[in-house]
Amino acid sequence: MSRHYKNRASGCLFSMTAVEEKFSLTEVLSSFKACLEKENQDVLMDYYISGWKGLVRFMNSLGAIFSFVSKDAVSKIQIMEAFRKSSSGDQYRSLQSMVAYELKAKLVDLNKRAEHSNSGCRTILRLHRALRWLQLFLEKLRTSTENSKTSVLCTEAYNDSLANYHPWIIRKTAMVSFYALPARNTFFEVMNVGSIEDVVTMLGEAMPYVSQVYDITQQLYAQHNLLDLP
Ligand SMILES: CCCCCCCCCCCCC/C=C/[C@@H](O)[C@H](COP(=O)(O)O)NC(=O)CCCCCCCCCCCCCCC
Repeated sequence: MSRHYKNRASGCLFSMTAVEEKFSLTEVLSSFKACLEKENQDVLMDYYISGWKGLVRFMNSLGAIFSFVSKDAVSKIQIMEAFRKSSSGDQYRSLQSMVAYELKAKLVDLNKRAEHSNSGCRTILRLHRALRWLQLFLEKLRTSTENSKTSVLCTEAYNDSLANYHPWIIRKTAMVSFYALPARNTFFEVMNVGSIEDVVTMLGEAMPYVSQVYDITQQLYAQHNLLDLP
């Protein structure tokens, strides 16, 4: 009985360690590098989604206070996964093919949410705007100093990005939740990358790919007049 208990306990401990070890921000951000198709710079949906899934996992590890954010991100990820698994899944292979397909088949509500209220185009647009927040926040974190406050860095990044698209009540809730962010050191630790210098180096290498994904998507949406989708 006691041996059984011991085995179960160590098995459990082992699996927890394995999960924790595997989870580092380096891998999460590498999805955004994998997103970029070499030949034509298409942004590949599966890697885009897996990058977001990793970010959500990371956010969940910061505490339940962010569950209102992660719920929204998860529901958007699920919408995109459902498109990818549907009979038109091939059309959602990349952001470029999705835009071409949904526009041609008139599957996007352009002025008002109606019968296509959860199109791939408007769903990705929400994640795309959040990617800008991530870009700004991580850049601030990378160049921050020992005395920098994560809540301040996060608020500044939010005000320069997502806040412009959120109603007052969401902005207020978001701002309050930022005060619950862990301190800079803890933040670097949770990333599971190594020393602060290692994190700074990793971010310096990984963020250009995130920026590239952001820029290509921004250009794609601008070109098709999709930046204000309801
Ligand atoms: C690190 C702590 C996390 C801070 C999160 C900062 C972003 C705050 C966003 C607040 C969003 C509140 C939830 C509601 C959003 C929706 O109203 C709104 C509009 O959607 P709708 O048009 O379908 O109605 N949705 C959105 O704008 C999309 C928000 C998606 C947010 C995803 C944020 C993921 C953050 C990932 C954190 C990873 C941290 C890594 C840093 C080391």
